[in-house]
Amino acid sequence: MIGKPQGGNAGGAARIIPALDTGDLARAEALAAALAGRCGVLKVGLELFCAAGAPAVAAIARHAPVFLDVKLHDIPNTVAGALRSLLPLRPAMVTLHAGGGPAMIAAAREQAETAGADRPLLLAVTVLTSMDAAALAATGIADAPAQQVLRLARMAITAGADGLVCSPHEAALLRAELGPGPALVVPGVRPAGSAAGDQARVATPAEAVAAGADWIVVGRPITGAPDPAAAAAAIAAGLG
Ligand SMILES: O=c1ccn([C@@H]2O[C@H](COP(=O)(O)O)[C@@H](O)[C@H]2O)c(=O)[nH]1
Repeated sequence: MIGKPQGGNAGGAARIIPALDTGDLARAEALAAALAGRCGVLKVGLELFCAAGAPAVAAIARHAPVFLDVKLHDIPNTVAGALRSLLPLRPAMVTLHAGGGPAMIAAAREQAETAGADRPLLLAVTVLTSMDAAALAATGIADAPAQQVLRLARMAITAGADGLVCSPHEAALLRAELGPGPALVVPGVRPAGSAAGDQARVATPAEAVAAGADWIVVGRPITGAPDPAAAAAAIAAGLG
């Protein structure tokens, strides 16, 4: 399993996970080549995976370990089967929605264990970082996002998840409540001056790491920059 980045100057780049959100595999490969060495992990998300599938994971893995952010969410048997299909791609991390419940997460963990010591980290997505309190209320959850994140996080870790995807706003709470063990992977990260876009619960890279993030996920502020490698390097320098 991939280990958490350690502190110190080398820790800055290792904590960064650029999101290669494009449906164009050639563009994703060019970004991966430019960003390898300036990040710890590269994220293949739904846009790239739906467009290019397994070959995209293999191509990006030539540059850095892959975070396969497919957010699995189905009945336990189906999620276990999906994971069985994904394990030969040897992703370093795979996401599943905590809202799928404990039986789904336990089935995923059991399947992941079949890959042995090289298995991926299973990360449970709590409340999407694009959702504010009003969006959460529209799904029937009247609690504040932080309360719902904590509720889902406790359940997911107990059921077998290795870590959590949360916003920077909940990272400190999760660290305080769950301790240093669970991996915290944090999107909704915006360098000062960057547009939030559709993200609702955001903070800067340094704020996210200070709050307890092990890794930060940064997409458009890097991939939309005139020089993505320089943008990633600037974020890393701010974490050093
Ligand atoms: O709650 C979540 C879970 C996953 N994501 C993913 O992270 C990146 C963020 O991209 P930006 O361009 O930096 O907004 C994207 O791939 C999402 O699918 C998330 O944002 N929030």
